[in-house]
Amino acid sequence: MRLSKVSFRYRRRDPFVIQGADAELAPGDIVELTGVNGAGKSTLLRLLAGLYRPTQGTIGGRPAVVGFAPDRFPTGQPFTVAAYLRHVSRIRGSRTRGSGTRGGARWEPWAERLHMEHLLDTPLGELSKGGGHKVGLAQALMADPGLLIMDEPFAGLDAATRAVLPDLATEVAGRGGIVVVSDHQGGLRALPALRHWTVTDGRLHEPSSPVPVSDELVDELVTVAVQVPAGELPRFLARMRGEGYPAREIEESAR
Ligand SMILES: Nc1ncnc2c1ncn2[C@@H]1O[C@H](COP(=O)(O)OP(=O)(O)OP(=O)(O)O)[C@@H](O)[C@H]1O
Repeated sequence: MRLSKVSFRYRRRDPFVIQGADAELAPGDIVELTGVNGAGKSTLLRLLAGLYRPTQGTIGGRPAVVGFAPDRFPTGQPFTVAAYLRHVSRIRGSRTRGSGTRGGARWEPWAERLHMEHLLDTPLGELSKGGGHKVGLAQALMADPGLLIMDEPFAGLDAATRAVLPDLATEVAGRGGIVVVSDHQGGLRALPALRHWTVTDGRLHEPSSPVPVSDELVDELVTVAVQVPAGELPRFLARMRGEGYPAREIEESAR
């Protein structure tokens, strides 16, 4: 897949958000995309996915099946998680060559690997940020994508699911797919052949060594104490953990 002099702006007369991006992606590549807030990462990912068309330049050789996990999963649809995934699996399955399944791609294994079984009966509109991310990841992965794009997938995810993402990326790449992930937390840094892209002032660069995960970009951690009625505690803790916060009850003697 090749980007040739790709520039993009949202409206005529707006400044260009992406300017003259040149890059090549080969089967098996895993790319980490960094850049400060507003640098253009989400815009570049949407261009790669084919959701936006370049204002100038071209993107060629995009794999036929694209999985896109957005930074905010659109939760306005009137489905439960399970009903939504069933619906997507029917659409995906009919498009996926050799999926080996009649009537749809398999979504259940992804629900299990992404630790989302407890969410299956939840309406999309009631999901936490982390829950929405999981649905976004499941629908992106279930089609066996040749190009997998994930926009800040680690944000808001619980630790167990965060730990699975490098394996998922490696599996897609191992089947000859291309994986591009915007991530300012360095969640894929343990992968040996990880490529690093960074966007600065709309320009795409590929530094030879990764941009350090800077203190400026990673939120400082603070500890807060919250009082809730005892009967609500399990639900409260589950909700906080679902959003990726390491929440726990403080013992009486420590209060
Ligand atoms: N739909 C849109 N219409 C007009 N301008 C937009 C739109 N989406 C993004 N922009 C602008 O494009 C620029 C790049 O935004 P983008 O979301 O791609 O950056 P980002 O690097 O992903 O930021 P963040 O890390 O905050 O998500 C910003 O100035 C943003 O305000």
